[in-house]
Amino acid sequence: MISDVCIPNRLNIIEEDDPLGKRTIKARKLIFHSYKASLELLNNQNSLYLLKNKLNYFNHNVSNKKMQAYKRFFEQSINFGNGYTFVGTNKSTHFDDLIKPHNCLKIGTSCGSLEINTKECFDHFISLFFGNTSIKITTEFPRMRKVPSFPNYLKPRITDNEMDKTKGTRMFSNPKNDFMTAREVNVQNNKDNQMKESFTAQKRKLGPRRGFSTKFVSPLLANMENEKSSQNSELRGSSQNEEVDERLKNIEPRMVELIRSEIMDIQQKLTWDDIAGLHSAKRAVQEAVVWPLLRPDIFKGLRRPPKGILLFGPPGTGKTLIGKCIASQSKSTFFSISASSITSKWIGDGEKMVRALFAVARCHQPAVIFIDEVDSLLSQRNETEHESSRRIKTEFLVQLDGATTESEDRILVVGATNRPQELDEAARRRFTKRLYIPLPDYEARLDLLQRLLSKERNIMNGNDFDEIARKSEGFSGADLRNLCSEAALEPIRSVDCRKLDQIDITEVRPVAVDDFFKSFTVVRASVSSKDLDQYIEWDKTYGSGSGNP
Ligand SMILES: Nc1ncnc2c1ncn2[C@@H]1O[C@H](COP(=O)(O)OP(=O)(O)OP(=O)(O)O)[C@@H](O)[C@H]1O
Repeated sequence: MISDVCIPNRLNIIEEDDPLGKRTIKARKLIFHSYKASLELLNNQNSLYLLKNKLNYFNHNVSNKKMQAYKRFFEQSINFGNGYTFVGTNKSTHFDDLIKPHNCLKIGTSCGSLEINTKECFDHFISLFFGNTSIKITTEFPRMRKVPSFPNYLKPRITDNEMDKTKGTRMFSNPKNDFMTAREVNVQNNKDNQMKESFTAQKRKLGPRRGFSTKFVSPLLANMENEKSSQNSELRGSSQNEEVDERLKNIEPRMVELIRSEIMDIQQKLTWDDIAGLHSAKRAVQEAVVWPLLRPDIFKGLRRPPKGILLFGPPGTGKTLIGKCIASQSKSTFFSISASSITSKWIGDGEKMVRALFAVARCHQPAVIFIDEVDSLLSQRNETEHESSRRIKTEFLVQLDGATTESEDRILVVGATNRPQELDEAARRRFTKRLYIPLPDYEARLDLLQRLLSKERNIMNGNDFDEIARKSEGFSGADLRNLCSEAALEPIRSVDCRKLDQIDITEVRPVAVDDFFKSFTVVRASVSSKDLDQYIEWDKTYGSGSGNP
């Protein structure tokens, strides 16, 4: 299994020729380990798939410059002096080519692979490949097995027929490998079935999920020890569903993995009551998102929920908070997507990512795709913009429209923006519910202030709260939060800073209304009345009438 022969997680940068120096050894180690892993895994397509993914990540994470340096190692021909040679792949330098130890030929051919059919030959390869170095390489002879059927990515570069014509030996020409007795076949089948069963028994629907603040960690860059322990669970959980799912057949595994990493798991449970005010917006979202996802049997036909919802309004008013609440409450798979996770520097990749996003979402229905700052992804198309960004938008609109989705697909796209006027008109139409998330009114401000202060020792009474709530008119939720943070710092500021390291927390005085008066002098409303007018105007023209906070 991969855990025994896993490929190295890190390779030092190779910037200059370094024959059999540290860097050469490391590059060769990568070649060796992935080659050996692939030999061991030839009978296990699931593991091969994982190995390929890992190598893909590796490809992805290695810059062009480094790639050029690695290329030198792939291009080297290594003559083993025993009739066999490693012929470098001079066309492709993709690491995943390393998992193609097929079409093994003798000297003079250019299959880019090795023929290692005996332990002696394998040991010889190790000694020549690594020279007389002190690097320790485990050289157990890998159990080479015949692949029952090649998945697409493992298709031989030369077909058997072509091979016969060109005098070469065929892959697994060793009759021992070609022929299996009925008993051996039976044993093999049983093993495969057992493996399949163990996968299904421990299959997780979504694989490892991430939290809001957790960064995606490439499996290749993760540390070796961690990886070893997580190998098995990763194997079982990560790619099983997608591999067999028809809907992902034409999607690159790398993209599927990238999209899967955007699936979000809210560790901190949020309820609708945690959002102050915004009653009509919350009701509209619940009606359009949560209830239909919970009871699809009721919400069909005319009651069918919208495919797209737009949350627009000034910054810091709780749009993202509503997104988090949907994730927490709707019991659906929640994808939190930003423009940067979709767009790619590689032309053509962006639209593929969009396609992958919807394909993966379809596999994990019911699903909610939340796109923060959606205007940056779906801004108005114009003549001057780059072709690739136009294509991303077009693909998004097509997917949003449902031209390629089934009518019963339960995928909802929720976009949040504070620049609704910049949205492409075709995108605007597709967000059938456009909900205005306004600044909090007096009640909401009071509620929010009391909540925020409830976590802090304070000596404020109802009148104090009332006064601050009135004084903070025009503040957004985020501004109020800043105001409270600033006020909560005042008691600390009144402490002699020389004693700060010794002082007990109980000696810090509680927050008082005067602290708020001070903080009003440094924290101001972040939204101007001119901006507000624009939102109100846009809401009147295009909004779905949720403007009452
Ligand atoms: N209605 C609200 N109830 C509770 N907290 C709120 C509310 N509005 C804003 N906040 C606070 O303000 C912070 C910022 O809110 P949020 O990120 O949801 O704003 P946003 O509208 O998405 O802003 P932006 O448009 O800049 O992304 C939240 O973490 C929360 O603490």
